[in-house]
Amino acid sequence: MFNKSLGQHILINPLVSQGIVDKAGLKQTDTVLEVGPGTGNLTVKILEQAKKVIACEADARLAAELTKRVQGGPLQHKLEILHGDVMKRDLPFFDVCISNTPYQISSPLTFKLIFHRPIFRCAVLMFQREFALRLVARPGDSLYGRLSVNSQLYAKVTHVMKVGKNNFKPPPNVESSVVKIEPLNPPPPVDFEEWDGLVRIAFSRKHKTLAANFKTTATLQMLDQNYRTFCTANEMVVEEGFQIKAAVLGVLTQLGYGEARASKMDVHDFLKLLAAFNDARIHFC
Ligand SMILES: C[S@@+](CC[C@H](N)C(=O)[O-])C[C@H]1O[C@@H](n2cnc3c(N)ncnc32)[C@H](O)[C@@H]1O
Repeated sequence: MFNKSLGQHILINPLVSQGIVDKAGLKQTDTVLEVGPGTGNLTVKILEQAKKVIACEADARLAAELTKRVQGGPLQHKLEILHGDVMKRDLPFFDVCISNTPYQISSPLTFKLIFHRPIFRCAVLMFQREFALRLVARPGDSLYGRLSVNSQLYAKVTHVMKVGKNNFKPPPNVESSVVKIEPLNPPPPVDFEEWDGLVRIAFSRKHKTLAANFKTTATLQMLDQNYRTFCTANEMVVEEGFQIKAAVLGVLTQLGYGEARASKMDVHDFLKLLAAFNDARIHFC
């Protein structure tokens, strides 16, 4: 009955559904985007507390089931169902996003939301536990990595509650957790591609020092590609990759990262690092 490839694990515990909705702090004026409403267990709870729910469901059969569930009732006029893959469409305007996320799109969905404009108030999302812990990991944690740095650059990310397998039908193979994502407003003025290029290098060999990661030939080529335009555009004309290397290593040394391990790097130090390339554009507190 349920399609595993679409991550169909229906939330059957109403207390968990209510907990998710409560954490979103909904107002009667809110438009809520729900990704993957399924049979609508979470949807009906959101409908009770919001002005409107726009629910995007990939499975036509479940979309029809949900339509039937609210048909003729008082909540019907508040629900709009978009049939299709959420990753293949532009998102509508919304104040809050709520989703018992299909786990196979956890990462692309998170970043689609984080980059969505205008900025929304918050997203309360169910994820596979390990993914959730990677999102909220802090410098020094074993799970701290590119996902943590990039998501925390753009949003406040909080672990809200653990949810065991038995709260779903059919139960998934892994434990789950609910995370709250509150985008920073305004977002940091960072060119994400350039930023992410740097983060990739920093975490390319997690147990080496950050400086060592920047020193390898392969990563220096990446660095050249990533930073030549950036520096040129900001009138720090760099003709040789060597100069870029010198600049990055110089800043790293100043920051004391010669000795530090990459996994201990704090996101604010990354901002300082980027700021050294472009004082005008990057402000940090
Ligand atoms: C984990 S179930 C959650 C169902 C329901 N919200 C609940 O909590 O019981 C994930 C839902 O997302 C839908 N889905 C999977 N991939 C999707 C996609 N790319 N776009 C939209 N919906 C998707 C599935 O069909 C399924 O209904």
